[in-house]
Amino acid sequence: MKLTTRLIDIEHRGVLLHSADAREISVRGGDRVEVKNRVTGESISAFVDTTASLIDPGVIGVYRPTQVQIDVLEAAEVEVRAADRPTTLDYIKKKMDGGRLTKDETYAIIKDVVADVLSPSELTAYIISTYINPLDMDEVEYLTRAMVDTGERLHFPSYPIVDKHSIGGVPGNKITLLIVPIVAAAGLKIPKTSSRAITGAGGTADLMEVLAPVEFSAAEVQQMTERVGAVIVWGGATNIAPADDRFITIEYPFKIDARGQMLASVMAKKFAVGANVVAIDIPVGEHTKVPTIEEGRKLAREFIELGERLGMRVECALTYGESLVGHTIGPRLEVREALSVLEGANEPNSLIQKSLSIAGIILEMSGKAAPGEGYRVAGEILESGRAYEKMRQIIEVQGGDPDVKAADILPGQFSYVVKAPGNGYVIELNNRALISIARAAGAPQDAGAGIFIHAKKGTQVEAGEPIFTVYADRQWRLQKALEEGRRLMPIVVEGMLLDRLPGRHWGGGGSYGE
Ligand SMILES: O=P(O)(O)OC[C@H]1O[C@H](OP(=O)(O)O)[C@H](O)[C@@H]1O
Ligand SMILES: O=c1cc[nH]c(=O)[nH]1
Repeated sequence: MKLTTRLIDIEHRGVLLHSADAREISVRGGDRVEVKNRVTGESISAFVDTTASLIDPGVIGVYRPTQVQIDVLEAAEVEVRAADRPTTLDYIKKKMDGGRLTKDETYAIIKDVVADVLSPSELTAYIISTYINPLDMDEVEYLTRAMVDTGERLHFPSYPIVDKHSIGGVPGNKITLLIVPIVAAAGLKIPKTSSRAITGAGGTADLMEVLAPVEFSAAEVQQMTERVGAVIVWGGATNIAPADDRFITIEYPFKIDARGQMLASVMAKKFAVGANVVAIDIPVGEHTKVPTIEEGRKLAREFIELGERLGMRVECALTYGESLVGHTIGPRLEVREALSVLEGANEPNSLIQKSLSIAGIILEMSGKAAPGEGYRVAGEILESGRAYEKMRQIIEVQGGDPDVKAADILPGQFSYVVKAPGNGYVIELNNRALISIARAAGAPQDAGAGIFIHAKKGTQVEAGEPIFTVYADRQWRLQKALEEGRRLMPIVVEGMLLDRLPGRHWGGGGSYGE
């Protein structure tokens, strides 16, 4: 059917058809059509929306990404017909049914993901199929290579190129903001790409964005790394392993991180930047992605094996994940804490120890420190101020203000202090619940939103002492966070009253919102 274009400024790879035209070519909303530019002869497939009133019969609304792809102008003539269903849907169905994907099938899926051929529900089906029917090691390798080969790669003239990655899952894990400048200050190159939050309330890219822009092309990442030795950027903007961010967008609302997907996501980013020395942080703890040491060891072996298959030296660190790292959760609060350590603060201990341990592993692996000396050398670099100076260079090269101080970075203006309901020890500090509260407060999109924990697990508190403060950039978000807190009860103080269920005529009282 011939239709006349009307350009519509909507960021979605689709077209808008009048319902009568849609009936005529036998498609419904959500189906695909093939749209052919009659001048260039080029065809693309696009998703269909239908309307009975917004456009007239004979007209096709063309959304912006589709306009760019097919290169049409306003009032041009295009040929439209029902499109074939992508064969990759059969491969996804195979995985949903517990089958094993071949290399060709995996590549076909990832090419469709990157070309935006799959709808969000089809993409979700793929992610969930791998969540329920885990990928084996061959499938993970195919996926990793496909993610790398469908994007750009960095090629540095000399080695080593080092990198680190955390599988996440523990709140407050701001260690990259310390490790990257320490390692770069030792003279190593570390082109660090990170994701935004996946299961948490602030991924490293969300944090770094408080200090400087994080969206760069692959070529810019390479140039900046060559200039100052390091960057901390958002992988989703780089076209390095571009499928990764599409997957993370699907995983984020479910707070899931499918194991095979996670292995491929992490290692594809390392492989694509040309890293040959890699340290992986695997936080282990009850409310994290890896609940037991045994599972942590198994995952570590998988990372190491995948590294061997790709020609990278990988070492994994199983780290303490029972409790948050440092005292803060949420972009601005976390950056303030990390920057204060770079400026010379000698606490929080958990943040400093974890960062120095992993930086030390990288220094030892790359020959910058003798075996067993990495932690000490990393500590010297931090204490000497060289890591802080390097962080200033990284912030500057990415276009931020290198003179920013920790004290300048303020949390959200709305806050609420949750106090101990009685005397005792903090015996429970639930990571997942804290993340849910921080997200309800607006993190990571609202950079000032988050939580400051005053009393971590094991701390002795007296009735009325602050346990944590919730911050938000908007009042209604603070209320939402407090409601979430009342529902989830993230902290238990030994001996405290967990709940009161009042009879019809009595109001109840808790420790939130009093
Ligand atoms: O949201 P959750 O699942 O905790 O983890 C995601 C975070 O963990 C990794 O950190 P890094 O890049 O090693 O600093 C990711 O890149 C991301 O920032
Ligand atoms: O980058 C990351 C980190 C954890 N999990 C992922 O899937 N990707």
